[in-house]
Amino acid sequence: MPDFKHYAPPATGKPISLQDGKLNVPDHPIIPFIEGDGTGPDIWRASQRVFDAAVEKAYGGKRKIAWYEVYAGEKAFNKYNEWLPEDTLKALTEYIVSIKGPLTTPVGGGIRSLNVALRQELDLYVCLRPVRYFQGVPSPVRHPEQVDMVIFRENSEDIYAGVEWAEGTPEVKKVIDFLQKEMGVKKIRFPETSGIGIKPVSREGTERLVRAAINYAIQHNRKSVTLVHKGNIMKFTEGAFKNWGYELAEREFRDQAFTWVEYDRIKEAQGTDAANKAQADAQAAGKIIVKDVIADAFLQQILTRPAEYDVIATLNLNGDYVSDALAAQVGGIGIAPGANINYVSGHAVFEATHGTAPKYAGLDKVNPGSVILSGVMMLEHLGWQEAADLITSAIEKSIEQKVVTYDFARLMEGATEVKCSEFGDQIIKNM
Ligand SMILES: NC(=O)C1=CN([C@@H]2O[C@H](COP(=O)(O)OP(=O)(O)OC[C@H]3O[C@@H](n4cnc5c(N)ncnc54)[C@H](OP(=O)(O)O)[C@@H]3O)[C@@H](O)[C@H]2O)C=CC1
Ligand SMILES: O=C(O)CCC(=O)C(=O)O
Ligand SMILES: [Mg+2]
Repeated sequence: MPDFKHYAPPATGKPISLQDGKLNVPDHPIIPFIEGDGTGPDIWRASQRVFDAAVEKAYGGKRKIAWYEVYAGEKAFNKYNEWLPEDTLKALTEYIVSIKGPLTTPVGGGIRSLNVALRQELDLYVCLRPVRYFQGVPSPVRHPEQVDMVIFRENSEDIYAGVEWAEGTPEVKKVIDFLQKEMGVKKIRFPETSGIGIKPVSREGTERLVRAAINYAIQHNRKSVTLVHKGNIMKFTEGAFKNWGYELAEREFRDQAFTWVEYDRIKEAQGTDAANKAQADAQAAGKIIVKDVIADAFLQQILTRPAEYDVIATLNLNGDYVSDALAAQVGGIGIAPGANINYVSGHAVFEATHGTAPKYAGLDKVNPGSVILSGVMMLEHLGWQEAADLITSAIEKSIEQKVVTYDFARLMEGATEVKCSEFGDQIIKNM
């Protein structure tokens, strides 16, 4: 066990370990959690009670999570004068699986994102965000039930990595001088008053993300993986992402996938009918269709033809936008779960798609559904499927009963609006 300076793990639990690439989960696993800022504490209180009740009900006391509170964000700063204490990083590393609430990131200055920092520190290269519809949830579209997508958002690169220099600093002047004088760049429109951001996208980063997405599609009997990119404009980053993705699919998944590159090759050689037949045969044989779409077109097609999309593999910033857009389409960010995963080291930090929603902080008001469903993903990851299923069906039932938090209540006819904690109670009652 590492040497913890401020906060030690509970004596009652045992660590999760990784053996031959598989998680070894004891009956009383130590699971670190970060409560989060803003609405985080309200949401966490409701969520933890739901997780404990489901595990108790599913396993009758044989299994129990040994929760280990670790600190980040405002609570860490107030207690230890650090935004992301070393103990927290050690705990998330040592205990492999953890869960967190949202953390504040100031806009345009101050600390960089702690959420991104955690992903970078643990090299959690996949941000996995499944988006499905729960019957009865108010939605702004006519057929929300057609949305059943799983987003694989690259989590370690892109403009999101935070390689940038502020306008007016000596650093940005140095970068602009280098670009203009040594690289012959003439296209910076206002060089004296520009900030500069860098967008790194690598073959390695792309391949591990796309590999994870295709493996997921195979394991979960999905039909397609779509590479979403803006490669027509950003040719060597987003365009390369598309090319590398296709190359990987053809090289590593020859027998399990059929790509649109292959489709084009057949079309060129034998015509459209032959290409269509090859694709239909591949589909009938259960192969995953690997295709691509430009990001702006994707954003309109998820509204008009969502049934055409299944597993999505995309870059970091696109994935951020797409996650919120799809969440809204199935009724909002209040039930949008997620996980940050490194499939090689086994490390996983589960977290909601939404942020701290600061205007609701401390009001016991917001929907805890996103963190609760992130916990469902975590229980599934541990292999505790029975507990996960109890929670999912209890959420379905609560929504069916129209006992919901403000976000759904304001759009649902005949709903009973309950507080964040009461929604947790309702889920527990419905288990
Ligand atoms: N992973 C993380 O920790 C993330 C952190 N953030 C951070 O969170 C802070 C606030 O970001 P902001 O842009 O306001 O985005 P938020 O996602 O926090 O909130 C935007 C809106 O989404 C709705 N919403 C959010 N959470 C819930 C919930 N649990 N239940 C119901 N509705 C919800 C509310 O809508 P309405 O107003 O309609 O009621 C809210 O005003 C920023 O510092 C940002 O950087 C943002 C995203 C992820
Ligand atoms: O880190 C943040 O503050 C924002 C992150 C975010 O929006 C996301 O990961 O979806
Ligand atoms: Mg986001």
